[in-house]
Amino acid sequence: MTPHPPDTGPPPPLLTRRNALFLDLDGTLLELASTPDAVVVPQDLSALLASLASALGGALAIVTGRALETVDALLRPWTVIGAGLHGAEYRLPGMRTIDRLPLLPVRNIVEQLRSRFASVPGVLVEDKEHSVALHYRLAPERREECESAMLAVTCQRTDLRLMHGHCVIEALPAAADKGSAILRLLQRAPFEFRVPVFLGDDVTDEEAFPVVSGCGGMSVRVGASSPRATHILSSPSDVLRWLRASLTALEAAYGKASEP
Ligand SMILES: O=P(O)(O)OC[C@H]1O[C@H](O[C@H]2O[C@H](CO)[C@@H](O)[C@H](O)[C@H]2O)[C@H](O)[C@@H](O)[C@@H]1O
Repeated sequence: MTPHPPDTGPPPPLLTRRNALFLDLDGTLLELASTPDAVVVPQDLSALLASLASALGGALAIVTGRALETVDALLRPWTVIGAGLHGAEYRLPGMRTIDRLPLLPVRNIVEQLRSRFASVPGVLVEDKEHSVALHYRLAPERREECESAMLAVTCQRTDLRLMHGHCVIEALPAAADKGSAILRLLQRAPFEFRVPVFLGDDVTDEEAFPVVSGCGGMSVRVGASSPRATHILSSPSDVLRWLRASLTALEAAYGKASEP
């Protein structure tokens, strides 16, 4: 599929049973909020994802920068399948446990950043145990300061890489990226042999778009347009509308599925 120039990408067609669906969380399924803990989860989201997963024969995964345990808590009672920490951890289909890339110590970085920004209102250090995010959404004027501080505390760490996101700079395992995470999931049932569809809104998602397009799939940028994406949806509300419409179409075509 040919990527479209900015602002001209079409909305994606509705899902079919040939698709494997990969969804980013923040900014894609959830509206961005002032802090990571302040997100509001739509009331029907957990049930919608569970029904869609069933309709797709289980081929639905969340691919997120959050830790999977955090996503479980947000999307309860649905138990998430997919990749967390930008691909540093996985819960594979049929498993309850979470597999992680070799553990990288980030406590020292967390402590240095907390001490550096202790008296700076609006800057927040998110400790994700295997990665660290430094948020400045509530103090956008601190962006450069945050970037320099993160660079200073990670410059010796070749096992980590820095990633800029929405009002955040993150240090994450160098080996983790969402494109590889999607490829890994695509090698396993029930994802294998399906056409991938990935929805995301951020820099880390941009990395995965060419991977998905390269597999003949659809890459859907949420919010701002992207020359790397094949399709566009304008907001998380639009995403939810599209997911609900896809579920209705799947159930009309194939009947209501039982749990995968
Ligand atoms: O890959 P994602 O699911 O999009 O996760 C990316 C990061 O999302 C979270 O931060 C972002 O959302 C917050 C809540 O809306 C917002 O306050 C923040 O400014 C955004 O950057 C999360 O806290 C990070 O750990 C994720 O990596």
